[in-house]
Amino acid sequence: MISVEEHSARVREVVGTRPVVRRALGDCAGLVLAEDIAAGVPLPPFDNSAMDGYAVRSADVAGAREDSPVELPVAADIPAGRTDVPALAPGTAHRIMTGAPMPQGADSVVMVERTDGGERRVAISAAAPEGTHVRRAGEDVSAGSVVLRAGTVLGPAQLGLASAVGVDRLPVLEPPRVLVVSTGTELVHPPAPLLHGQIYESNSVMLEAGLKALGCHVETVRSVADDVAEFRATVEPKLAEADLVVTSGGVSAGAYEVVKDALTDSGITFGKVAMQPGGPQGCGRWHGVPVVTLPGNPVSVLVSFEVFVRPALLAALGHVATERTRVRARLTETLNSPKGKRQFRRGYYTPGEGQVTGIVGPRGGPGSHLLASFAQANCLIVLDEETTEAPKDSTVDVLLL
Ligand SMILES: Nc1nc2c(c(=O)[nH]1)N[C@H]1C(S)=C(S)[C@@H](COP(=O)(O)OP(=O)(O)OC[C@H]3O[C@@H](n4cnc5c(N)ncnc54)[C@H](O)[C@@H]3O)O[C@H]1N2
Ligand code: MOO
Repeated sequence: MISVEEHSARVREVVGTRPVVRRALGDCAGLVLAEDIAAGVPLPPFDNSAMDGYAVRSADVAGAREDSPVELPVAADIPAGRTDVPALAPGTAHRIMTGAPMPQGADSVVMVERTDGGERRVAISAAAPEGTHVRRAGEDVSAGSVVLRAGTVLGPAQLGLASAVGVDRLPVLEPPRVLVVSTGTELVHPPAPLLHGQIYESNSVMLEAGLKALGCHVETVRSVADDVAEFRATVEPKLAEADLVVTSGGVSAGAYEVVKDALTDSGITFGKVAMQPGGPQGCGRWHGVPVVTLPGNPVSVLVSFEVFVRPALLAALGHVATERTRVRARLTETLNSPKGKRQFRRGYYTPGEGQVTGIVGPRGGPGSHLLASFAQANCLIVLDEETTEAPKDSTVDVLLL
């Protein structure tokens, strides 16, 4: 039996790291930036108005008051997007909109609410000291400065900034194409009717959802019968199009262990990991393609995905944070765990207020077929290899899902 850490390290090694590709911004959400990005233009690119109103010389409106407005001729109109902005002559105003370039000679903006809104002449009823409502070129970003560092996870703000400084493609770690293969002669897909002895397939649906949430491209073989020749004939032709294969089922100790039987002499190592659920595991390379074989019980498959596949893929994709957030919480009831195995129990975590630790209670028993209770859980409770009983009110480790 190998430890959770040993198998994690093997899976990470097999999954490896992803190459760098340049991608359009629209395809970069959630990916990790591979190189520093410098601004091609300053932000803002030019001095511009922060308000709809009138661009003026501050000296011309210094004496403007509510009860004694200053009246100026309106010499030009500057909507946002105007590129041929005329200079402002002393003693005049230009009507200007938010985001429009400041005319040469103007040094402040009076918002329209402090005026009568005139189009030919405008009565201004408030002073606007130099710089009022003017957004300066470069005050956000200076040209040439690094705006995004390699290693940044690209979310909406980061992608918006890249576009704002004139970038249309970014170097990112490329998401892998993952082939998901569920095995089991008993598997049927809704809405087909079930015969006694058959079950509806769920593992590929879970794996596909988990993988897509990481940005992976997923192709799914929703079920292959427990037949080695059929497994090989179905999966082998698809290997050329896959950067990773994740299988479910067929890896334990029975007579029809299709994945184990098909891949044992093909570069995949099978063994038991000291954890519950998720004991039977395997990984390796098949025709050079990384393969991770997960056990078939639905809870085992999802816990194994959380513990091994997800962190390995996050690392491959350049993420520094590969683990779920780990917190400590007080147990609401006593839990038992097998000696020598790390147990992952589905739980529901409720955060504490202020300095008070949160509380956590199990959802369902430890059985790896109890999927309904997983669907009610928001965390995994981790009981280490030494723990056989975690008493009510003791503090335990919790991974927030
Ligand atoms: N003699 C032993 N038997 C078993 C052992 C063992 O050590 N010795 N380990 C048990 C543990 S622990 C697990 S976990 C399972 C793993 O078995 P397999 O990976 O070979 O999985 P299967 O036998 O194919 O399936 C197990 C279970 O899960 C259901 N299943 C499988 N695939 C799906 C799917 N895609 N969607 C929904 N449900 C699925 C399947 O019908 C079985 O009920 O082995 C134990 N046995
Ligand atoms: O390891 Mo199995 O995954 O306990 O049910």
